[in-house]
Amino acid sequence: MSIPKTLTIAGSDSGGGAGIQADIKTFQELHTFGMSVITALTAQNTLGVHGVFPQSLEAIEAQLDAVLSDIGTDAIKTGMLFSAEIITLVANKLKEYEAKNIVVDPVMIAKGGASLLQEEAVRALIEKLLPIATVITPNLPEAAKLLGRQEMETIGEMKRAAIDLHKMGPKYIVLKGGHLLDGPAVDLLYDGKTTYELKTERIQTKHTHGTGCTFAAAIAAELAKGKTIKEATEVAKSFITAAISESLSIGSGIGPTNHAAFRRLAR
Ligand SMILES: Nc1ncnc2c1ncn2[C@@H]1O[C@H](COP(=O)(O)OP(=O)(O)O)[C@@H](O)[C@H]1O
Ligand SMILES: Cc1ncc(COP(=O)(O)O)c(N)n1
Repeated sequence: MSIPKTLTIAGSDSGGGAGIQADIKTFQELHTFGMSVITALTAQNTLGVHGVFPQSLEAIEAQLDAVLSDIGTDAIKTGMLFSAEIITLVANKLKEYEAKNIVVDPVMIAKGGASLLQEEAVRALIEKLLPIATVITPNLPEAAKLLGRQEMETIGEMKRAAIDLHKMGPKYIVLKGGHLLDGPAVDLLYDGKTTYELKTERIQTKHTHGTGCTFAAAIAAELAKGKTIKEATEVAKSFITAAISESLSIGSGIGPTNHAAFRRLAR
């Protein structure tokens, strides 16, 4: 039996809510075969990031070669990449193996405030990874950082930002509006011509650990199945909305979302 293959290149979250763990759970729920390349270990729980341990370039390269030379992928999601050296290595390998359907979640700062990307690595992200990305999925602070401007606060500002991000090379932009102060949870999809709004009610919960990771992994899973970017982002939005609406009160801080919630909707 053949199955769409998905790969996450990201950091491990020992607490299970974000990073590699969120991605693999999402890949599985969306009926794809999930694989991983771990760029860094984090000692993390719902209270925050207690340690970051980047893996050696040798270890990351060996994982990439092992997966890509034998199994291959139908879609790739990148998350926490931590340093300019890791970004350069990943970008070079994706080019070498002619990887398709590359979803870049430009992870920079964890919800608790810890840095998951070194300041000087932003340039490498812009120069090496954005030009080969099929789609990037920044949140509002990440989009502001990539554009070198102040954080956007309105849908109009988000639309202008999506157009400017598109000029930096990705084929599609999905700009996430989870950080807007109030109103519905609106994300924008921009394909270079048209802007589409993905809109749901804002769910009142503090348990949103890993929402960005889960959303991007869901887009990758749907692209792996051959869905269009519009179809993929619509499924991803339903998936993350279900996961947040049944979010889990696990630990004493910001809890994770429920990756199994979408399964009941899809029945
Ligand atoms: N309280 C919420 N209610 C409904 N959807 C939300 C909520 N918070 C975030 N989302 C959605 O979750 C996804 C991740 O968004 P966001 O929080 O902006 O990303 P990140 O986790 O990268 O900071 C987006 O689709 C966003 O609209
Ligand atoms: C290893 C790792 N990767 C990414 C995030 C971002 O999480 P979020 O999706 O909540 O912004 C995280 N907290 N840890």
